Amino acid sequence: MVNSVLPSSLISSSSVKELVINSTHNSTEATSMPSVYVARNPAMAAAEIISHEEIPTIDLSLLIRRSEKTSADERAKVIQQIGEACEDWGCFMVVNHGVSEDLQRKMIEAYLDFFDMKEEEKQRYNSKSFIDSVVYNSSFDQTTNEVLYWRDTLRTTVHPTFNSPDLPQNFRLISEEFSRRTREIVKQLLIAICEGLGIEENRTEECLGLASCYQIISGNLYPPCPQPELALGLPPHSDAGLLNVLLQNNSFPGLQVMHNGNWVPVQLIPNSLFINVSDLLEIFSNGKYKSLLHRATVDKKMTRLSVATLIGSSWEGVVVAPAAELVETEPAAFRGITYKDYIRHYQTGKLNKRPLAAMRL
Ligand SMILES: O=C(O)CCC(=O)C(=O)O
Ligand SMILES: [Fe+2]
Repeated sequence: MVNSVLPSSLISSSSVKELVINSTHNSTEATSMPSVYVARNPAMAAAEIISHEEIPTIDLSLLIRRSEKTSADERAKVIQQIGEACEDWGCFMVVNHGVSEDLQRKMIEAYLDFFDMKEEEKQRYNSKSFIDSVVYNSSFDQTTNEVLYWRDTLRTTVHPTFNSPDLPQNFRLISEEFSRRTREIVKQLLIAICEGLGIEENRTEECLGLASCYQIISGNLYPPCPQPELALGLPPHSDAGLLNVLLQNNSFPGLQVMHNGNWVPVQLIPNSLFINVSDLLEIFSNGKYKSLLHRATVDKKMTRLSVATLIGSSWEGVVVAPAAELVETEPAAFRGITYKDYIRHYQTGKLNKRPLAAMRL
């Protein structure tokens, strides 16, 4: 086997997947990648502490299947667990969440089928705009292009208006169902989180406009990478919305979260979903719950697929600000903003500078 560097002409490939396919067509296995994908300083990467702590796992059955049988004590216990996880970690895993194993599998397969389509077919959806309704692109922030990330992505806006690519054939049906189910989980979680903060259910709707929440789902493909120690699938970032739900294909623990200054790989638990606090929830909770800093790493041999469901407030119907209930006793830590304006700000800022910082008072 001859070692080779992926030729620089391939940097112009429109996707990481195409880059990898083209390099294997050269019948030599690439052992390094174009330098534009070098996202990590090897010395700094070597000095990082990877801490194998366990992220809290919460059984949602009592919250999701809320019935007369659920005692107030039982519900209060789950709400307390969620509040503690949001405060200590900014994230948690959930089990018994109501998205069937079958639907999880179908959603992952539908994305894999999409990424397997011919590049020309996928390129119909290529766009650099964050607010187009169906967007296929690569990396993360192609506008700055100083570093590219080892990820291809298909992002669709699914609520309040549902959008989908036309192909693969069953993508529309599956993603519609998946979006509806995950939206329901997030609504229940947000109601529970607010209850824990002393904010009543009707006020949650009034402040966040959840009935018309803006929801995006994003399939992320991380193909095998010749130099995983130097590349990143996604750089450290926090998400813009309220809560993010992540489903993953469990090939390897590629998602890492920042906790007490260390990177913690998110453990793989069959049938679980990963939930993280995002920027608007940090604003709404007046900084009590911290928007999670996270990143995606890649592997030399394995492909990873994740499906991120990003749920924000209503697009422009509400101004998200620290809840009035919380600023009775403490000063407001953030100014208010609509999701639409926050996304504009988030998109134009540099990814690695946390966009939320500019909202602080
Ligand atoms: O793929 C992952 O694990 C992370 C995805 C993510 O952070 C995102 O889509 O914002
Ligand atoms: Fe993210």
